[in-house]
Amino acid sequence: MNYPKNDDHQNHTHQNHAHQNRVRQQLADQLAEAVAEALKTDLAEQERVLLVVSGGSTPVMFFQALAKKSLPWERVDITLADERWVDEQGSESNARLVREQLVQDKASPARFVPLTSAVVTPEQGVAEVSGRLRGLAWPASAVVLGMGGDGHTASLFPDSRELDLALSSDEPLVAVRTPSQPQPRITLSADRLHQARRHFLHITGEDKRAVLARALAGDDARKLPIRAFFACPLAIYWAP
Ligand SMILES: O=C1O[C@H](COP(=O)(O)O)[C@@H](O)[C@H](O)[C@H]1O
Repeated sequence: MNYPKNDDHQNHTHQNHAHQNRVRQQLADQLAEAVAEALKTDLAEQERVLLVVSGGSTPVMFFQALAKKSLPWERVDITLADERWVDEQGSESNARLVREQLVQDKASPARFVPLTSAVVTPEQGVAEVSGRLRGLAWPASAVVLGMGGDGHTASLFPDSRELDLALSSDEPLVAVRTPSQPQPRITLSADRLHQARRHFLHITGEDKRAVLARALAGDDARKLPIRAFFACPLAIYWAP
């Protein structure tokens, strides 16, 4: 007697997933369009341009959509807002995600500059990676930020020992240790991220909408670091 109900439930869940995927794909397409336009605008004025992207799970559809855009990708540099200090081949590596999902298709000729190095700790690696970043076309044409459930963005975590430093430093990079995170990390400083010409926030799901609403209702960036970017201004791309 329960079978039809279960079937109904399964169908409903399946439809919800399909709907969620569709709206997230639309969101990714719209964001890819906006970022491609930003890059095109700046490429008309300068020889090379820089795009800063985030890692994590959210950007996959966006990366795939952006990689299909026709642009002079050989004049585009890409780097990350932040990175886990892990092997670049590992599944947790943001660099691996960018190489596998973004520097593909039409975007294959882009130059990707990772934030990791072979040294053991991010503290040891900051100088080397900063040197690598010096050759890029700052300020970035666009920064695409993500946000975690704790309000962190890039690797600006509320519980990080180095949060004050990362929010106030005028150096490009900060090494970060965060009790809530298994690996040490390296992040672009808030100052370096602020300097970009355009800022986008890409988030999905009801949980993140609630975190964003909470963040918008206050102003202490130490509690919810995404707040440090609301005045950029920040174009918010959200889907359920
Ligand atoms: O740890 C990170 O998390 C945020 C959000 O990731 P998501 O998986 O919730 O999309 C990301 O923006 C950041 O670059 C990444 O290192």
